[in-house]
Amino acid sequence: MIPEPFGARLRHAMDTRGPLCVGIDPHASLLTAWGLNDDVAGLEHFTRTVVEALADRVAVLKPQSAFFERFGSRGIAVLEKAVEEARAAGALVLMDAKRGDIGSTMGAYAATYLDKDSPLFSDAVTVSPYLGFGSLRPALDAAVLSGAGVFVLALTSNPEGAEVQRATATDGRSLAQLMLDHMAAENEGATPLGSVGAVVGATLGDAGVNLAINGPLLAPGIGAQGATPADLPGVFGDAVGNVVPSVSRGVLSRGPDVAGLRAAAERLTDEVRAAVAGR
Ligand SMILES: O=c1ccn([C@@H]2O[C@H](COP(=O)(O)O)[C@@H](O)[C@H]2O)c(=O)[nH]1
Repeated sequence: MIPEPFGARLRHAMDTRGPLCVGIDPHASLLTAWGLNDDVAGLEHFTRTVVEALADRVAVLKPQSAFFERFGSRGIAVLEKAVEEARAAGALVLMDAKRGDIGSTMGAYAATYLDKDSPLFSDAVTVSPYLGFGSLRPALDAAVLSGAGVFVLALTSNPEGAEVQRATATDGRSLAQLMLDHMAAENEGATPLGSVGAVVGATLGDAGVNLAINGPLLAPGIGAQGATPADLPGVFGDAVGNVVPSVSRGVLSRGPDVAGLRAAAERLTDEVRAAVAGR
């Protein structure tokens, strides 16, 4: 059976739950602030609390793989369980792993995150195209087969990204625009939304690129990095309806109280909806 494409599943989730993505980033400082030890038991408690609080209400949960990997195989086991439980509760899981390598190795990453039989199978994964967009082909193909999505870094939220991403390619386009144009080609003809998304920081001011990729636009940078929902129309212009704003510390710092986590996510969802409607 052909699986329902990620883009269609995401559009439905955004329309019914609101567009917010909440990141699961178990920083050592957050574990401490929650009264937990910076160990696997603390990681497990933190992650379970976030999933229980939010997986039945936000469109997307985005575990940041690095914070689980730092605990080795026991951290990965916590991550696997979180992915399974979040998906069972109805959230789409976007694994923030930012993988990128030569095509043959990319195939192994695709098998890890985009093969339905993998214990880390996720609804979507973040990848880096800066080894060349074509190096992502194994992930793009695997995602089609499993009904998953791929979010490709375009313009990241950190100020250092510009020296690479705004650099000029051989044909005169910026590297970011070149990558965005590749994404648009992958998504051509998809309805209601393609399954290849772009990562574009909410911190950028005017993005200054053509964001008409017919795919979702993941916008990290709200909260701890200084952007607000009110910034979204200025950054994304006409494409703002396809934006999935992503917040980690801005929500997680309201824990460990489940009601606090839920209230923070709800408030941000309302603010995003108001910003999108008011443009
Ligand atoms: O351009 C990017 C791409 C990814 N991220 C990731 O998003 C979260 C942001 O966390 P906050 O606590 O909301 O700042 C984190 O996992 C980053 O690795 C990003 O910030 N910018």
